[in-house]
Amino acid sequence: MSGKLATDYPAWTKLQELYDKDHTKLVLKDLFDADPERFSKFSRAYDSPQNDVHILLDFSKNLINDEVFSTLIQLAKEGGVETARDEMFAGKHINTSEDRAVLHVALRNVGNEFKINEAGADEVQGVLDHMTDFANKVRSGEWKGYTGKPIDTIVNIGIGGSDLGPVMVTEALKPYGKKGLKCHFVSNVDGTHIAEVTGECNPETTLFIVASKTFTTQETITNAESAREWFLKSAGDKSHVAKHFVALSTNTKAVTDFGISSQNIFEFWDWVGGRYSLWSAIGLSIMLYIGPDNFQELLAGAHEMDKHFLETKLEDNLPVILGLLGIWYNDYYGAQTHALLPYDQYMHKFADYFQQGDMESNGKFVTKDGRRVSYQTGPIIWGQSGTNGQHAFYQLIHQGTKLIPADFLAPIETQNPIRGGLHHKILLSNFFAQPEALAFGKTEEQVREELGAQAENEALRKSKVFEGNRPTNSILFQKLTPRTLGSLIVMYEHKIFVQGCIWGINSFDQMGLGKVLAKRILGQLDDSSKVVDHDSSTTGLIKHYISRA
Ligand SMILES: O=P(O)(O)OC[C@H]1O[C@@](O)(CO)[C@@H](O)[C@@H]1O
Repeated sequence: MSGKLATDYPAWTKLQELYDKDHTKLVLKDLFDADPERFSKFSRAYDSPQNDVHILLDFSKNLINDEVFSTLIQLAKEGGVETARDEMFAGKHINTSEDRAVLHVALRNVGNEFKINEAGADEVQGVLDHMTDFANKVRSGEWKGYTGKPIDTIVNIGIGGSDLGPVMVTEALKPYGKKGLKCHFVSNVDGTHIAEVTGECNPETTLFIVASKTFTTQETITNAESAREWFLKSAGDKSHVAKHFVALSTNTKAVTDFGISSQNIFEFWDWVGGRYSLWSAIGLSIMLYIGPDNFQELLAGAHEMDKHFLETKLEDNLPVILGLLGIWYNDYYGAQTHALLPYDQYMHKFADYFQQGDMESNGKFVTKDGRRVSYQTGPIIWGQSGTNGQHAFYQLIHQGTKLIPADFLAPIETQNPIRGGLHHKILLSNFFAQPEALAFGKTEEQVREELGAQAENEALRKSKVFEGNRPTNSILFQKLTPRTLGSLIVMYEHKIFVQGCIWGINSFDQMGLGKVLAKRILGQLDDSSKVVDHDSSTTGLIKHYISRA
């Protein structure tokens, strides 16, 4: 329901009553002891229509009982999740502040299954064809640089959604990457980033992809200008730019003004949010790396999860279940963050990607109709691949004073079954053990038995207790293929949608303030007399810099 406060829903109030009444009784050890069927009751198997993506979501290690779960489902109903979902898929302008549709689902609308009535939606296939034709030319060596050599290096210049998706996917799908084709990503305006990358490139064989929805982002334009300057130092003639620079944008005029020829522009539309754009022309670096066929697989997996979200009843709907459980901890248990812990090294950028995906979507404090919320909205998303996180921050997750709901993800099949699968078995043993330890902990009695005589040392004994009852979701998928990755990403995209809908906020705009102030300060950094209209701290810092620069 556009802009309603979550507190308007009876289920929201009911959940508070359940929390107040029952949360001390929601003890996982007792809940599992009381119900041998708990695992089957609170897990869902997702098998794609083509039967080639298999995801098991085990949410039984959550602090819920039947009544909490059914009330959460009721909250989704009262929060209008199904109506809002149908409106998104139908192209309604649900991004109300910008009066835009939100149609990343149209980018992967395989077989044009969804009838989408929005300008540009019928051009998606044309752009994909253009990308495919270009990718085939580059990958085959037909596309030549200014000295007649094929391209062996691509450099994607972009930031935020014009960087994080391509980075995450090319890392996750490295086994499908073209051998010999190097992929670099430049995002930070810190000159170190472009300098370090171009230092590894040969201007004769490097293709620069300038990725920017608006083509006005200061970091990206600055980096693109520097890349062009670096390139022309070797190439000399500006006519060679056309062989080594392409652009991904909605802003064709700004791109041609920059000097990239119109046939080297891969367009997308304003109804594609930056943080939802990897499926669009922004995914060109992905397609160049893994090839058009695998990119199509990525889209297909995404589409199948779209269908699951659109067609599956709420209590069996993976994005809905994940979204509701997140609200339970975020708004009732006071959890401030949510950890994404993929036990797959190829997914080491997965949490980074959803920092923008989730936090830029739901880091809002007013509803769509401008009312300040009285409850928590978007969580802080963080995480690291397992088992590395275990040696960095799991101590806090296990024995700290904060509640950290966490999603554990792992492939059943590894892409690297070295030593007869020994590494994978060790990895998975940790994937299974950590949620078990978080859920059930270790009692003082168990510690006493372990310590023997040392148990007399009360401080030592107490420090070895693990209270447990820390909630996790376990997500097992068959193998990290393009199609499976597409499905996993979309599962989380729609989780974010579900939460934003219930909180009544606009998950699809982003206002930004700091960068506006930065542009004003940039003009003041050379002369202390220009440093005006700031607080004493900002003034003092800038003047200190100027005095020592
Ligand atoms: O793609 P572009 O227009 O250069 O924007 C880059 C990023 O900047 C933002 O912070 C918006 O300003 C993100 O939403 C966006 O993904």
